[in-house]
Amino acid sequence: MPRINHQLHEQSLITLAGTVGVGKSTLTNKLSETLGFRAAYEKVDGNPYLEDYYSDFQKWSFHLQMYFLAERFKQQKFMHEEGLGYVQDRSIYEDVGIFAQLQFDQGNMTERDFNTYHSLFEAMVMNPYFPKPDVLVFINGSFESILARIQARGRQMEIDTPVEFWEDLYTRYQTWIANFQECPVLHLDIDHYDCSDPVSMQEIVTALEELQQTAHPAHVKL
Ligand SMILES: Nc1ncnc2c1ncn2[C@@H]1O[C@H](COP(=O)(O)OP(=O)(O)O)[C@@H](O)[C@H]1O
Ligand SMILES: Nc1ncnc2c1ncn2[C@H]1C[C@H](O)[C@@H](COP(=O)(O)O)O1
Repeated sequence: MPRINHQLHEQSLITLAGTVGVGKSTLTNKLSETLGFRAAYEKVDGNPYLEDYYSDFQKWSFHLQMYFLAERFKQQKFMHEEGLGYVQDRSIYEDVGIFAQLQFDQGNMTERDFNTYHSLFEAMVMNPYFPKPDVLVFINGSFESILARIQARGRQMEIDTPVEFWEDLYTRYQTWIANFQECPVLHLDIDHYDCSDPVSMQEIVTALEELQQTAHPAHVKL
């Protein structure tokens, strides 16, 4: 993917959000190349809890959430210390607002554990010292298309997970993003961009430039 000249400041943090399988890692890769920024991925291989979690949500939800929160916070700290432009694959806000909340609501995390997790998140993230993304890019699409991508990617633990779980996750994302106010949001639909097409990438970059200039947390659809 050719580099595109852009007006984003050189220490920008562009964070990608969206449900499992929607295309965050793929766009993280293309967008970071396009902008000449570094990519910060969410590591799935080597996660010590993920397979256990998918086989027993009740037993492992709290452990997995603590692990993701620690990893995400360390990644955020590293990016801040590096002081470079980054495209980040998933935001820390999704950990608490989507995944931990889902497991608590489904009865897989006790109230005691959820409160402990939540108070740690509040102390670490919801303060003026925690850098917010310049723009959060929310990737969305039809539930059927996203489910097909999960199947095609072929992580067995995800394929074996009941479809009702993915439906619940998908529905939560729609409500969560509608209420998200931490930073400006660019909404992308998977049927309306093509990350191998330089014209499509230019449209995304232009929208990011405009959103970075907005003084309030606007939501813009491309
Ligand atoms: N724009 C796209 N068009 C077609 N397939 C895509 C596109 N983006 C991602 N995919 C495919 O969808 C699957 C999930 O993509 P991935 O980037 O891993 O999603 P996420 O990081 O959101 O879980 C992968 O198999 C990937 O190759
Ligand atoms: N906070 C999380 N809780 C539970 N599961 C999570 C969390 N963050 C990511 N995950 C899972 C979901 C997927 O199975 C993998 C990676 O997500 P992806 O959207 O494919 O990048 O980890």
